[in-house]
Amino acid sequence: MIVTVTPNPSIDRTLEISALVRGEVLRAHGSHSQAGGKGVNVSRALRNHGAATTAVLPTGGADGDQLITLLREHDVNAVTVPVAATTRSNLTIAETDGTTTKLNLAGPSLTEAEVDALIAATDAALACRPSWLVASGSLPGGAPTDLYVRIASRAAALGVPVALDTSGAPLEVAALAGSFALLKPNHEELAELLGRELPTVGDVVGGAREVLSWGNETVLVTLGGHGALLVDRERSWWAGAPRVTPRSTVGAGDCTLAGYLYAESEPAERLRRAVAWGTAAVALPGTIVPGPGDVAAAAVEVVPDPDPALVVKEM
Ligand SMILES: Nc1ncnc2c1ncn2[C@@H]1O[C@H](COP(=O)(O)OP(=O)(O)OP(=O)(O)O)[C@@H](O)[C@H]1O
Ligand SMILES: O=P(O)(O)OC[C@@]1(O)O[C@H](CO)[C@@H](O)[C@@H]1O
Repeated sequence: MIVTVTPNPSIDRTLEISALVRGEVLRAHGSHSQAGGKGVNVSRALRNHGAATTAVLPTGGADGDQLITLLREHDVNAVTVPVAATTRSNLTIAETDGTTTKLNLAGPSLTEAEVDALIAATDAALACRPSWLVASGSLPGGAPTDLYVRIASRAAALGVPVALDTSGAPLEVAALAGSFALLKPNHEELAELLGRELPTVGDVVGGAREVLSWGNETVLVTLGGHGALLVDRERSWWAGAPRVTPRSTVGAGDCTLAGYLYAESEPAERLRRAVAWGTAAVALPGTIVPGPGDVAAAAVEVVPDPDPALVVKEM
């Protein structure tokens, strides 16, 4: 069982258009709505692969009700915490050439009591001692910047490892607290956290080791179309898949994380599965997550201890 907590979920609304032209009236040739938010996507990908998972999230207003309906349609077991303000909708513009433009709202502000109720719901889900707790996404207004640190310390008391995927100040506060079994920044998020560019494999591995030196155990850095790097204290691995034409990159990082956590395996095999799930996600429209029929793990190349001189954007 894997529990996910998404403090700022969304309905992900996707419009498919030929090409984005500012200032014009454009006709969409497709539209989709899915339950979104990073932890929600992790639960959806796990569920699609038959894994037991529970998603914990706040929902409010009519859009919150629609999010609950969508989760039911996705067959995801969810614990929803009612809040007064309305759940956000995030918009994706997906162009035919694979370019994805995302417009994310800040989302509703939670009251102190609602934040406490979210923590209590997460505690209740942790009582079944899941194999992982996934804490993911931005924080809503009203939530303290160290919310993920507080949740992680409660998980630690029960011996549950925590995987974290967030950005900006919540990532900085959590990474420095050093209590995470896994951090999943993308390339830009890791660079922002460290305050420097990370153009080469050596730079990324060195940066990830700095994050490990703060007390965290493993870092999985996703590199967009350039694969992913897995770094622990002793070793590193790079993995990449043959090129695909992206339809929507939204949620690819979440599917990568889900693939990594899905089953206990050697690090290289976990990374292979992670990249296979992430690559499968980009070939699907909107925030549609892959199932077993979409994933080609055998096509993924895994390189142990990759050459530090390699330039990430050339991989
Ligand atoms: N353009 C692409 N072509 C092929 N694979 C891609 C592409 N973009 C992403 N991927 C795959 O998806 C994984 C995750 O991508 P990325 O680094 O963009 O994550 P992310 O920024 O966390 O995504 P999100 O926040 O939308 O979930 C990559 O490691 C890679 O395997
Ligand atoms: O605004 P946040 O919380 O950083 O990200 C939210 C979001 O962009 O992340 C998911 C993709 O990873 C989407 O389902 C969702 O819309």
